[in-house]
Amino acid sequence: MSELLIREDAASISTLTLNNPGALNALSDDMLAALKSTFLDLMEDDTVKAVVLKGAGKAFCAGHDLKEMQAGRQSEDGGSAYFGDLFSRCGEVMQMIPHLPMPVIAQVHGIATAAGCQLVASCDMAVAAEGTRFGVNGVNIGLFCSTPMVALSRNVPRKQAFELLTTGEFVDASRARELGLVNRVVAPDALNTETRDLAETVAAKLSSAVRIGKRAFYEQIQMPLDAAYEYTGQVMATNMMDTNTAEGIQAFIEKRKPDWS
Ligand SMILES: C/C=C/C(=O)SCCNC(=O)CCNC(=O)[C@H](O)C(C)(C)COP(=O)(O)OP(=O)(O)OC[C@H]1O[C@@H](n2cnc3c(N)ncnc32)[C@H](O)[C@@H]1OP(=O)(O)O
Repeated sequence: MSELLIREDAASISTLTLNNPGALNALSDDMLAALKSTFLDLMEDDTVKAVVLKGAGKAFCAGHDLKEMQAGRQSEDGGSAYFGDLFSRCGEVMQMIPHLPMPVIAQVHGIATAAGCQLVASCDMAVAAEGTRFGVNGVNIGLFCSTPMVALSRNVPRKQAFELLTTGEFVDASRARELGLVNRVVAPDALNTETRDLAETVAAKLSSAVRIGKRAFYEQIQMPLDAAYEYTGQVMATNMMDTNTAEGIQAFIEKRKPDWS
């Protein structure tokens, strides 16, 4: 595993730390590759019940690595092929998050901008420290961040997403919560424990049910209303056939804790 991304597993929770603090955890080629490789591992991992994604140092993530991008112009075509490939790889990594079988929680502090803000929007939930600044400031240097608009326009009301993308201005954590970009805002010294609490709460649920539910959540969003009801009805019927779900319901009726295998 690359040291650019540190994975630490404990008690069914996997914590991933973006680890290039000198560049505010900018998403370099190697950082994207490390994320992809770790996500591929998690796709097949039955033991992990929740993932926490955070940044080392003073920021969550300041977007794509601008220095590496600029160096990418050195090829014969001026970087055209490299840039096409880079943004495609970035989109691929972001899309893997909703496809991971377990919930992914962004633990955000300092700065989350551009592709860093996209990363937050791509996660299933987010907890932010007071004082965190969120934005998509690429437009300030002439780069309209188009790929982040995919997750942003699906998480934040349309006009507010458009404002973030076109003004390049930062919003604070409480505004990010109002916009729906984060779930909870906590004091900086409580960030670790509050995020951990949320991860543990999710990890304590019946894992097979949460996995079915996460998949259904993202599938149904893309469907027309009638198809979504039909599909989620089938998903619930499948969920009901799980012996652990049968045990959970029986435990409720008998006023005891479920004994899940
Ligand atoms: C589709 C998506 C596209 C993209 O994501 S394109 C990338 C868009 N991202 C940006 O435009 C953000 C660029 N960074 C900034 O604007 C500022 O940073 C911040 C506002 C985020 C923070 O400012 P401050 O707290 O003053 O920190 P600092 O001194 O600017 O940065 C500390 C070190 O981190 C490096 N760094 C920051 N962001 C990036 C980046 N995105 N790519 C590469 N390096 C970055 C700096 O250069 C510097 O480094 P050194 O200490 O050696 O001078």
